[in-house]
Amino acid sequence: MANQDQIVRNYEVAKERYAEIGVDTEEALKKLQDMKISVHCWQGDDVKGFLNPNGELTGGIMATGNYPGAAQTPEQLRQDLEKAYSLIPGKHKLNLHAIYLDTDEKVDLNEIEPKHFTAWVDWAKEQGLGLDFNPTFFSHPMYKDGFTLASPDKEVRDFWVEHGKRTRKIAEYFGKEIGQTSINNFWIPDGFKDNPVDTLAPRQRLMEALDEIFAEQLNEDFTQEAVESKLFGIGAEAYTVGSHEFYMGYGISRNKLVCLDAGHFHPTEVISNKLSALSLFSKGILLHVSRPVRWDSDHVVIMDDELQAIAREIVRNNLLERTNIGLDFFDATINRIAAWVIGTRNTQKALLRALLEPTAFLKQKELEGDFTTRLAYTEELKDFPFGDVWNYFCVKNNVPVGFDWFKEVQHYEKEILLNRA
Ligand SMILES: C[C@H](O)[C@H](O)[C@@H](O)C(=O)CO
Ligand SMILES: [Mn+2]
Repeated sequence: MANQDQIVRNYEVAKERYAEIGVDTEEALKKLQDMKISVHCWQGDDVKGFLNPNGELTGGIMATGNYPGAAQTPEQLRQDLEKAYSLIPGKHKLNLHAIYLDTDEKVDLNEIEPKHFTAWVDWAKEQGLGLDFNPTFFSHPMYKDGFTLASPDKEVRDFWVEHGKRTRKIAEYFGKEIGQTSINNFWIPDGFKDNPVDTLAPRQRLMEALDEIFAEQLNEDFTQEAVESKLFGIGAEAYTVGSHEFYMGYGISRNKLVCLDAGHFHPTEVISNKLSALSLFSKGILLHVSRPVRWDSDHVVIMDDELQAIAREIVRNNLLERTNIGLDFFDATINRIAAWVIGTRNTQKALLRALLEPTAFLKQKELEGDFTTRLAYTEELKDFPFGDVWNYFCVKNNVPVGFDWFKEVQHYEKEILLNRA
């Protein structure tokens, strides 16, 4: 068990060290406290959901592994999420997919209503969480030949248009009830395995279907939509209708948030490098913080270069107000609660590291052409005691420090997860 007095003493030393280079650690911690991370529900059950949990996961995404204890009911998922949130400092959001409805009624995706999500809202209120949402354009028989909203078949398109419209009403209901804007993120998997001849018509159909879904103006205090691009999926290797260029154009011209998923680009292409440019033109950004390993593999987020670069871009360019930070990974080979905790805490840690830079000073030196100072500072900063500031943040938020969170997960696994049928 970490020694709290020692943590406070270490923090005081770290605070002085940062003050010497003009960084106010208290100010950084205040900012970090207000940063909400949208934790994705689908890590808890390998993207199965409760509409048709025994059906196939389609849409070109894949969860591999068979770690015991996956949540099988909404109650179990909430129980697991509560455990995870209790190990993560601060108050955050939960990101729900439409297939995670909680109802005894037999309803399809084109029939869902706010009433099918009241249990989530009641629980979120009780836990002090915000709620984000996503239509589910996959794992359903109307995902036909790899197509939904861009399908040449009008019946297929109509089904999904209705689904999209209904999710907007549900997100609006979340926003009204909870008092925080609910981000409703549209990711559409449609694409071709092999080279298409007509690359334009599917995009035209997708554009028109989205316009139909978004035709009704909703109060943006309650809900805002985001659109998520992708380079390719399994079975859609040659062509994805909703490419990056498609959604850059769509999002900016339709006043929607543009969602950047870290795994949705060419293997050496990074989203950190896109944020400042996009911020000049888009109304706002949604991030899907993920970790692609050779493909869009959705590994748990670790403290790697790209995670730190994303955090630095947000902080240095003052994009916090206009950036919504969501997570998107699903690893079924490890304890799922540990996955949430590791990914979320790492994202927060990366943000803290970025907040502990003397940004104004560094920008000034750069402007003066003093690149030597810039390099010396950014390199020396790597050895500054940010871990002591992080540990103090955990203590202040009453969550375990260091390995202590992991002991709790191990205990929970033994007592709860391994006893699930
Ligand atoms: C389950 C999510 O909607 C999904 O991961 C999506 O956001 C995505 O990134 C698909 O590759
Ligand atoms: Mn994503």
